[in-house]
Amino acid sequence: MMRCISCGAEYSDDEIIYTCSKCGSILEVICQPNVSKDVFQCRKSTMWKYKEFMPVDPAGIVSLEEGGTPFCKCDKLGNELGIELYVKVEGSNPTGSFKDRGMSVGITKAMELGVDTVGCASTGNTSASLAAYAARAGLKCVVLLPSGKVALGKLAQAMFHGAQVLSVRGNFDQALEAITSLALEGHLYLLNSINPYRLEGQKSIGFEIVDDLSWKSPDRIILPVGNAGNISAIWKGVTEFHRAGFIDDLPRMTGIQAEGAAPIAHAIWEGLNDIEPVENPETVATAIRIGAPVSSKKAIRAITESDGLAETVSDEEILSAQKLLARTEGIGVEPASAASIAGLIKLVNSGKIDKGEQVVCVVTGHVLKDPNVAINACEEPIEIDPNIDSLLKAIKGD
Ligand SMILES: Cc1ncc(COP(=O)(O)O)c(C=O)c1O
Ligand SMILES: N[C@@H](CCOP(=O)(O)O)C(=O)O
Repeated sequence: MMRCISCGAEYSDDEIIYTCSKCGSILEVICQPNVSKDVFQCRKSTMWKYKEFMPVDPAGIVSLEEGGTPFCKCDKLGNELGIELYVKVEGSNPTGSFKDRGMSVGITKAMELGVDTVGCASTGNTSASLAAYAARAGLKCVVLLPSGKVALGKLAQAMFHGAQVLSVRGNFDQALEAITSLALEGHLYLLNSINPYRLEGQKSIGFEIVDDLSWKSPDRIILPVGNAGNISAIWKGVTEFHRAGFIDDLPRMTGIQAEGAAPIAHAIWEGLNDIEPVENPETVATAIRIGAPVSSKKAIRAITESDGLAETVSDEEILSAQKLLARTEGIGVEPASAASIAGLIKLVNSGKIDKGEQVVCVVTGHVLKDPNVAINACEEPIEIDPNIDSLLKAIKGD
Protein backbone atom coordinates (compact mmCIF):
# COMPACT_ATOMS: atom_id res chain seq x y z
CA MET A 1 0.00 0.00 0.00
CA MET A 2 1.09 3.61 -0.66
CA ARG A 3 0.19 6.51 1.63
CA CYS A 4 0.28 10.28 1.22
CA ILE A 5 2.82 11.75 3.64
CA SER A 6 0.67 14.86 4.18
CA CYS A 7 -3.03 13.87 4.30
CA GLY A 8 -2.67 10.12 4.86
CA ALA A 9 -4.79 9.11 1.83
CA GLU A 10 -4.10 5.49 0.88
CA TYR A 11 -3.53 3.95 -2.57
CA SER A 12 -3.28 0.33 -3.63
CA ASP A 13 0.00 -1.19 -4.82
CA ASP A 14 -1.29 -1.80 -8.34
CA GLU A 15 -2.14 1.85 -9.01
CA ILE A 16 0.29 3.85 -11.15
CA ILE A 17 0.34 7.09 -9.22
CA TYR A 18 3.16 9.44 -8.22
CA THR A 19 1.49 12.10 -6.06
CA CYS A 20 -1.62 12.23 -3.89
CA SER A 21 -4.74 12.82 -5.99
CA LYS A 22 -6.44 14.42 -2.95
CA CYS A 23 -3.83 16.98 -1.79
CA GLY A 24 -0.97 16.81 -4.34
CA SER A 25 1.69 15.82 -1.81
CA ILE A 26 4.17 12.94 -2.22
CA LEU A 27 3.62 9.27 -1.37
CA GLU A 28 5.43 6.60 0.59
CA VAL A 29 5.19 2.83 0.51
CA ILE A 30 4.07 1.22 3.76
CA CYS A 31 6.20 -1.81 4.54
CA GLN A 32 6.68 -3.21 8.05
CA PRO A 33 7.04 -7.01 7.94
CA ASN A 34 7.02 -9.04 11.11
CA VAL A 35 10.34 -10.94 10.94
CA SER A 36 13.34 -11.56 13.15
CA LYS A 37 16.72 -10.23 12.01
CA ASP A 38 18.04 -13.80 12.28
CA VAL A 39 16.51 -14.44 8.83
CA PHE A 40 19.25 -12.22 7.29
CA GLN A 41 22.07 -14.43 8.57
CA CYS A 42 24.08 -16.43 6.03
CA ARG A 43 22.48 -14.64 3.07
CA LYS A 44 24.57 -13.22 0.23
CA SER A 45 25.64 -9.63 0.84
CA THR A 46 23.41 -7.74 -1.62
CA MET A 47 20.50 -5.45 -0.78
CA TRP A 48 18.16 -8.41 -1.35
CA LYS A 49 19.49 -9.84 1.91
CA TYR A 50 16.63 -7.78 3.39
CA LYS A 51 14.02 -8.95 0.87
CA GLU A 52 11.23 -9.19 3.46
CA PHE A 53 11.40 -5.38 3.69
CA MET A 54 11.08 -4.88 -0.09
CA PRO A 55 7.52 -4.36 -1.42
CA VAL A 56 7.87 -6.58 -4.50
CA ASP A 57 7.61 -10.31 -5.16
CA PRO A 58 11.12 -11.74 -4.53
CA ALA A 59 10.45 -14.42 -7.17
CA GLY A 60 10.61 -11.88 -9.99
CA ILE A 61 13.34 -9.46 -9.01
CA VAL A 62 15.43 -7.69 -11.65
CA SER A 63 18.86 -7.46 -10.11
CA LEU A 64 22.52 -6.88 -10.95
CA GLU A 65 23.48 -7.83 -7.37
CA GLU A 66 23.38 -4.23 -6.14
CA GLY A 67 24.14 -3.29 -2.53
CA GLY A 68 26.49 -4.96 -0.09
CA THR A 69 28.85 -2.04 -0.74
CA PRO A 70 32.15 -1.48 1.15
CA PHE A 71 31.96 0.09 4.61
CA CYS A 72 35.45 1.52 5.12
CA LYS A 73 36.78 2.71 8.47
CA CYS A 74 38.79 5.84 7.68
CA ASP A 75 41.20 6.30 10.58
CA LYS A 76 43.55 8.82 8.97
CA LEU A 77 40.80 11.30 8.22
CA GLY A 78 38.83 10.36 11.33
CA ASN A 79 41.78 10.88 13.70
CA GLU A 80 42.56 14.23 12.12
CA LEU A 81 38.97 15.35 12.76
CA GLY A 82 38.74 13.72 16.22
CA ILE A 83 35.83 11.43 15.27
CA GLU A 84 35.25 7.75 14.43
CA LEU A 85 34.67 7.84 10.67
CA TYR A 86 33.22 5.22 8.31
CA VAL A 87 32.62 5.73 4.61
CA LYS A 88 29.87 3.78 2.80
CA VAL A 89 31.17 3.46 -0.78
CA GLU A 90 28.15 3.47 -3.10
CA GLY A 91 30.35 3.86 -6.18
CA SER A 92 30.87 0.09 -5.89
CA ASN A 93 27.34 -0.62 -7.13
CA PRO A 94 26.95 -2.18 -10.62
CA THR A 95 26.65 1.12 -12.52
CA GLY A 96 28.72 3.09 -10.01
CA SER A 97 26.11 4.83 -7.87
CA PHE A 98 23.45 4.22 -5.19
CA LYS A 99 20.70 4.61 -7.81
CA ASP A 100 21.07 0.90 -8.64
CA ARG A 101 19.39 -0.05 -5.37
CA GLY A 102 16.37 2.08 -6.27
CA MET A 103 16.27 0.87 -9.86
CA SER A 104 16.34 -2.79 -8.90
CA VAL A 105 13.08 -2.34 -6.97
CA GLY A 106 11.71 0.24 -9.44
CA ILE A 107 12.22 -1.95 -12.51
CA THR A 108 10.92 -5.03 -10.66
CA LYS A 109 7.78 -3.01 -9.87
CA ALA A 110 7.57 -1.91 -13.53
CA MET A 111 7.59 -5.60 -14.57
CA GLU A 112 4.89 -6.43 -12.00
CA LEU A 113 2.75 -3.59 -13.38
CA GLY A 114 3.28 -4.87 -16.92
CA VAL A 115 4.54 -1.57 -18.41
CA ASP A 116 6.66 -1.60 -21.57
CA THR A 117 8.43 1.79 -21.35
CA VAL A 118 10.22 3.47 -18.47
CA GLY A 119 11.73 6.94 -18.28
CA CYS A 120 13.38 9.57 -16.13
CA ALA A 121 14.92 13.02 -16.09
CA SER A 122 18.44 12.94 -14.79
CA THR A 123 21.58 14.82 -13.87
CA GLY A 124 23.32 11.59 -15.00
CA ASN A 125 23.36 8.74 -12.51
CA THR A 126 19.65 7.98 -12.53
CA SER A 127 19.76 7.70 -16.34
CA ALA A 128 22.86 5.47 -16.30
CA SER A 129 21.24 3.15 -13.80
CA LEU A 130 17.77 3.13 -15.38
CA ALA A 131 19.26 2.41 -18.82
CA ALA A 132 21.15 -0.61 -17.46
CA TYR A 133 18.24 -2.10 -15.48
CA ALA A 134 15.76 -1.46 -18.31
CA ALA A 135 18.14 -3.32 -20.65
CA ARG A 136 18.29 -6.22 -18.20
CA ALA A 137 14.50 -6.36 -18.04
CA GLY A 138 14.01 -5.86 -21.79
CA LEU A 139 12.08 -2.59 -21.39
CA LYS A 140 12.22 0.49 -23.61
CA CYS A 141 13.89 3.40 -21.83
CA VAL A 142 13.71 7.18 -22.43
CA VAL A 143 15.96 9.59 -20.52
CA LEU A 144 15.96 13.40 -20.47
CA LEU A 145 19.26 15.09 -19.65
CA PRO A 146 20.01 18.81 -19.16
CA SER A 147 22.07 19.76 -22.19
CA GLY A 148 25.81 20.19 -21.52
CA LYS A 149 25.49 19.54 -17.78
CA VAL A 150 25.91 15.78 -17.52
CA ALA A 151 29.29 14.24 -16.65
CA LEU A 152 30.88 12.21 -19.44
CA GLY A 153 30.89 8.78 -17.76
CA LYS A 154 27.17 8.95 -16.98
CA LEU A 155 26.26 10.09 -20.49
CA ALA A 156 28.33 7.24 -21.95
CA GLN A 157 26.52 4.70 -19.74
CA ALA A 158 23.01 5.89 -20.62
CA MET A 159 23.81 5.82 -24.35
CA PHE A 160 25.71 2.53 -24.27
CA HIS A 161 22.97 0.62 -22.43
CA GLY A 162 20.62 1.57 -25.26
CA ALA A 163 18.33 4.20 -23.75
CA GLN A 164 16.82 6.86 -26.00
CA VAL A 165 18.77 9.88 -24.76
CA LEU A 166 17.16 13.29 -25.23
CA SER A 167 19.15 16.43 -24.47
CA VAL A 168 16.92 19.13 -23.01
CA ARG A 169 17.47 22.87 -23.48
CA GLY A 170 16.91 23.58 -19.80
CA ASN A 171 17.97 22.38 -16.35
CA PHE A 172 17.13 19.15 -14.48
CA ASP A 173 14.07 20.62 -12.75
CA GLN A 174 12.57 21.61 -16.11
CA ALA A 175 13.38 18.21 -17.62
CA LEU A 176 11.69 16.47 -14.68
CA GLU A 177 8.58 18.57 -15.10
CA ALA A 178 8.44 17.66 -18.79
CA ILE A 179 8.83 13.92 -18.33
CA THR A 180 6.39 13.89 -15.40
CA SER A 181 3.71 15.33 -17.71
CA LEU A 182 4.44 12.56 -20.20
CA ALA A 183 4.20 9.92 -17.45
CA LEU A 184 0.91 11.36 -16.16
CA GLU A 185 -0.52 10.95 -19.67
CA GLY A 186 0.46 7.25 -19.44
CA HIS A 187 3.21 7.22 -22.09
CA LEU A 188 5.83 5.76 -19.74
CA TYR A 189 6.43 4.61 -16.15
CA LEU A 190 8.40 7.31 -14.33
CA LEU A 191 11.38 6.07 -12.35
CA ASN A 192 12.67 9.21 -10.71
CA SER A 193 12.58 9.24 -6.93
CA ILE A 194 9.10 10.80 -6.88
CA ASN A 195 8.12 7.18 -7.52
CA PRO A 196 8.05 5.84 -3.94
CA TYR A 197 9.19 2.34 -5.02
CA ARG A 198 12.60 3.79 -5.96
CA LEU A 199 13.16 4.81 -2.34
CA GLU A 200 12.29 1.33 -1.10
CA GLY A 201 15.49 0.07 -2.73
CA GLN A 202 17.58 2.98 -1.50
CA LYS A 203 16.47 2.50 2.12
CA SER A 204 18.72 -0.59 2.11
CA ILE A 205 21.71 1.77 2.57
CA GLY A 206 20.33 2.42 6.07
CA PHE A 207 19.82 -1.33 6.62
CA GLU A 208 23.40 -2.08 5.63
CA ILE A 209 24.94 0.66 7.76
CA VAL A 210 23.39 -0.67 10.98
CA ASP A 211 24.13 -4.27 9.96
CA ASP A 212 27.76 -3.22 9.22
CA LEU A 213 27.92 -1.79 12.76
CA SER A 214 26.70 -5.09 14.29
CA TRP A 215 23.12 -3.88 14.76
CA LYS A 216 23.93 -0.48 16.23
CA SER A 217 23.01 2.92 14.89
CA PRO A 218 25.89 5.35 14.28
CA ASP A 219 25.56 8.76 15.96
CA ARG A 220 25.21 10.41 12.58
CA ILE A 221 24.80 9.71 8.85
CA ILE A 222 25.99 12.41 6.47
CA LEU A 223 25.16 12.51 2.75
CA PRO A 224 24.84 14.86 -0.21
CA VAL A 225 21.33 16.06 -1.02
CA GLY A 226 20.02 16.84 -4.51
CA ASN A 227 16.49 15.69 -5.38
CA ALA A 228 16.34 14.62 -1.71
CA GLY A 229 15.21 11.02 -2.21
CA ASN A 230 18.21 9.32 -0.71
CA ILE A 231 18.23 11.03 2.70
CA SER A 232 14.49 10.32 2.94
CA ALA A 233 15.04 6.67 1.96
CA ILE A 234 17.89 6.05 4.43
CA TRP A 235 15.83 7.58 7.24
CA LYS A 236 12.90 5.34 6.26
CA GLY A 237 15.23 2.33 6.37
CA VAL A 238 16.67 3.01 9.80
CA THR A 239 13.27 3.85 11.29
CA GLU A 240 11.81 0.58 9.93
CA PHE A 241 14.65 -1.39 11.57
CA HIS A 242 14.17 0.61 14.78
CA ARG A 243 10.44 -0.13 14.79
CA ALA A 244 11.21 -3.81 14.18
CA GLY A 245 13.39 -3.75 17.31
CA PHE A 246 16.65 -4.49 15.42
CA ILE A 247 18.38 -1.31 16.74
CA ASP A 248 17.90 0.70 19.94
CA ASP A 249 18.83 4.19 18.69
CA LEU A 250 18.51 6.28 15.56
CA PRO A 251 21.16 8.36 13.72
CA ARG A 252 21.07 12.12 13.24
CA MET A 253 20.48 12.63 9.53
CA THR A 254 22.76 15.33 8.14
CA GLY A 255 22.24 16.62 4.61
CA ILE A 256 24.83 18.57 2.64
CA GLN A 257 23.99 20.74 -0.35
CA ALA A 258 26.11 22.79 -2.72
CA GLU A 259 25.96 26.54 -1.95
CA GLY A 260 24.43 27.27 -5.37
CA ALA A 261 21.68 24.64 -5.05
CA ALA A 262 20.64 24.60 -1.40
CA PRO A 263 16.88 25.04 -0.95
CA ILE A 264 16.64 22.35 1.75
CA ALA A 265 19.49 23.75 3.87
CA HIS A 266 17.83 27.19 3.74
CA ALA A 267 14.44 25.73 4.73
CA ILE A 268 16.02 23.93 7.70
CA TRP A 269 17.89 27.06 8.84
CA GLU A 270 14.68 29.10 8.62
CA GLY A 271 12.54 26.44 10.36
CA LEU A 272 10.25 25.92 7.33
CA ASN A 273 8.37 22.70 6.43
CA ASP A 274 9.00 23.15 2.73
CA ILE A 275 11.40 24.84 0.35
CA GLU A 276 11.60 28.00 -1.70
CA PRO A 277 12.88 26.61 -5.04
CA VAL A 278 16.18 27.92 -6.43
CA GLU A 279 15.52 29.25 -9.97
CA ASN A 280 18.97 28.74 -11.49
CA PRO A 281 20.89 26.17 -9.45
CA GLU A 282 24.63 26.02 -10.15
CA THR A 283 27.50 23.87 -8.87
CA VAL A 284 30.50 21.90 -10.13
CA ALA A 285 28.82 18.87 -8.54
CA THR A 286 26.40 18.44 -11.47
CA ALA A 287 24.67 15.45 -9.81
CA ILE A 288 23.16 17.77 -7.18
CA ARG A 289 22.55 20.78 -9.46
CA ILE A 290 18.86 20.75 -8.48
CA GLY A 291 16.71 23.73 -7.43
CA ALA A 292 13.32 22.14 -6.69
CA PRO A 293 13.91 18.76 -4.98
CA VAL A 294 10.79 16.59 -5.26
CA SER A 295 11.31 14.86 -1.91
CA SER A 296 12.01 18.07 0.02
CA LYS A 297 9.14 17.47 2.49
CA LYS A 298 10.40 13.97 3.33
CA ALA A 299 14.00 15.22 3.65
CA ILE A 300 13.08 18.11 5.96
CA ARG A 301 11.07 15.66 8.07
CA ALA A 302 14.05 13.26 8.24
CA ILE A 303 16.44 15.98 9.36
CA THR A 304 14.10 17.54 11.93
CA GLU A 305 12.73 14.26 13.37
CA SER A 306 16.26 12.94 13.81
CA ASP A 307 17.59 16.17 15.35
CA GLY A 308 20.02 16.32 12.45
CA LEU A 309 21.66 19.16 10.55
CA ALA A 310 21.84 20.73 7.11
CA GLU A 311 24.94 22.45 5.78
CA THR A 312 26.11 23.98 2.53
CA VAL A 313 29.56 23.74 0.95
CA SER A 314 31.26 25.72 -1.79
CA ASP A 315 32.54 24.19 -5.04
CA GLU A 316 36.09 24.79 -3.77
CA GLU A 317 35.35 22.85 -0.56
CA ILE A 318 33.81 20.01 -2.59
CA LEU A 319 36.80 19.67 -4.91
CA SER A 320 39.29 19.86 -2.07
CA ALA A 321 37.41 17.16 -0.08
CA GLN A 322 37.24 14.96 -3.21
CA LYS A 323 41.05 15.09 -3.51
CA LEU A 324 41.59 14.64 0.23
CA LEU A 325 39.47 11.46 0.34
CA ALA A 326 41.22 10.08 -2.74
CA ARG A 327 44.71 10.80 -1.43
CA THR A 328 44.39 10.03 2.29
CA GLU A 329 42.03 7.06 2.17
CA GLY A 330 42.22 5.84 -1.46
CA ILE A 331 38.50 6.29 -2.05
CA GLY A 332 37.68 7.85 -5.43
CA VAL A 333 34.31 9.60 -5.60
CA GLU A 334 32.58 12.04 -7.91
CA PRO A 335 32.21 15.69 -6.81
CA ALA A 336 28.63 15.43 -5.43
CA SER A 337 29.68 12.54 -3.20
CA ALA A 338 32.57 14.56 -1.80
CA ALA A 339 30.03 17.08 -0.53
CA SER A 340 29.42 14.73 2.41
CA ILE A 341 33.13 14.85 3.37
CA ALA A 342 33.31 18.62 2.79
CA GLY A 343 30.23 19.06 4.99
CA LEU A 344 31.69 16.81 7.68
CA ILE A 345 34.89 18.89 7.81
CA LYS A 346 32.91 22.15 7.98
CA LEU A 347 30.61 20.88 10.75
CA VAL A 348 33.51 19.53 12.85
CA ASN A 349 35.45 22.78 12.44
CA SER A 350 32.44 24.86 13.47
CA GLY A 351 31.86 22.66 16.54
CA LYS A 352 28.42 21.46 15.36
CA ILE A 353 29.66 17.87 15.29
CA ASP A 354 31.12 16.75 18.61
CA LYS A 355 34.57 15.23 18.96
CA GLY A 356 34.31 11.46 19.42
CA GLU A 357 31.07 11.06 17.42
CA GLN A 358 30.68 7.93 15.33
CA VAL A 359 29.91 9.25 11.85
CA VAL A 360 29.06 7.46 8.59
CA CYS A 361 29.54 9.46 5.39
CA VAL A 362 27.71 8.03 2.39
CA VAL A 363 29.72 8.64 -0.78
CA THR A 364 27.24 8.22 -3.56
CA GLY A 365 29.05 7.82 -6.90
CA HIS A 366 32.37 6.64 -8.39
CA VAL A 367 35.20 9.03 -9.37
CA LEU A 368 35.11 7.78 -12.99
CA LYS A 369 31.60 9.13 -13.42
CA ASP A 370 33.15 12.55 -13.97
CA PRO A 371 36.61 11.99 -15.47
CA ASN A 372 36.96 15.61 -16.61
CA VAL A 373 36.80 16.98 -13.08
CA ALA A 374 39.35 14.38 -11.92
CA ILE A 375 41.78 15.12 -14.75
CA ASN A 376 41.47 18.90 -14.36
CA ALA A 377 42.38 18.57 -10.68
CA CYS A 378 45.79 17.04 -11.51
CA GLU A 379 49.09 17.93 -13.15
CA GLU A 380 49.50 16.58 -16.67
CA PRO A 381 51.66 13.41 -16.91
CA ILE A 382 55.31 14.15 -17.79
CA GLU A 383 56.25 12.70 -21.19
CA ILE A 384 59.56 10.80 -21.14
CA ASP A 385 61.78 8.73 -23.43
CA PRO A 386 61.77 4.99 -22.65
CA ASN A 387 65.20 4.87 -20.94
CA ILE A 388 66.46 4.89 -17.35
CA ASP A 389 68.13 8.35 -17.49
CA SER A 390 64.96 10.03 -18.64
CA LEU A 391 62.96 8.08 -16.04
CA LEU A 392 65.33 8.98 -13.17
CA LYS A 393 65.29 12.63 -14.19
CA ALA A 394 61.51 12.64 -14.10
CA ILE A 395 61.03 10.89 -10.75
CA LYS A 396 63.76 12.89 -8.98
CA GLY A 397 62.29 16.08 -10.34
CA ASP A 398 65.41 17.61 -11.99
C1 LIG B 1 26.30 11.02 -7.07
C2 LIG B 1 25.07 11.61 -6.46
N1 LIG B 1 25.13 12.02 -5.20
C3 LIG B 1 24.06 12.55 -4.59
C4 LIG B 1 22.87 12.71 -5.26
C5 LIG B 1 21.73 13.29 -4.51
O1 LIG B 1 20.80 12.32 -4.16
P1 LIG B 1 19.29 12.69 -3.96
O2 LIG B 1 18.81 13.25 -5.25
O3 LIG B 1 18.63 11.43 -3.62
O4 LIG B 1 19.26 13.72 -2.88
C6 LIG B 1 22.76 12.31 -6.60
C7 LIG B 1 21.54 12.45 -7.40
O5 LIG B 1 20.59 13.06 -7.06
C8 LIG B 1 23.89 11.72 -7.20
O6 LIG B 1 23.85 11.31 -8.46
N1 LIG C 1 21.19 13.05 -9.25
C1 LIG C 1 20.02 12.54 -9.81
C2 LIG C 1 18.89 13.50 -9.95
C3 LIG C 1 17.56 12.77 -10.10
O1 LIG C 1 17.30 12.14 -8.91
P1 LIG C 1 16.23 11.01 -8.67
O2 LIG C 1 16.76 10.29 -7.49
O3 LIG C 1 14.94 11.70 -8.47
O4 LIG C 1 16.15 10.12 -9.87
C4 LIG C 1 20.39 11.84 -11.10
O5 LIG C 1 21.33 11.07 -11.06
O6 LIG C 1 19.79 12.06 -12.12
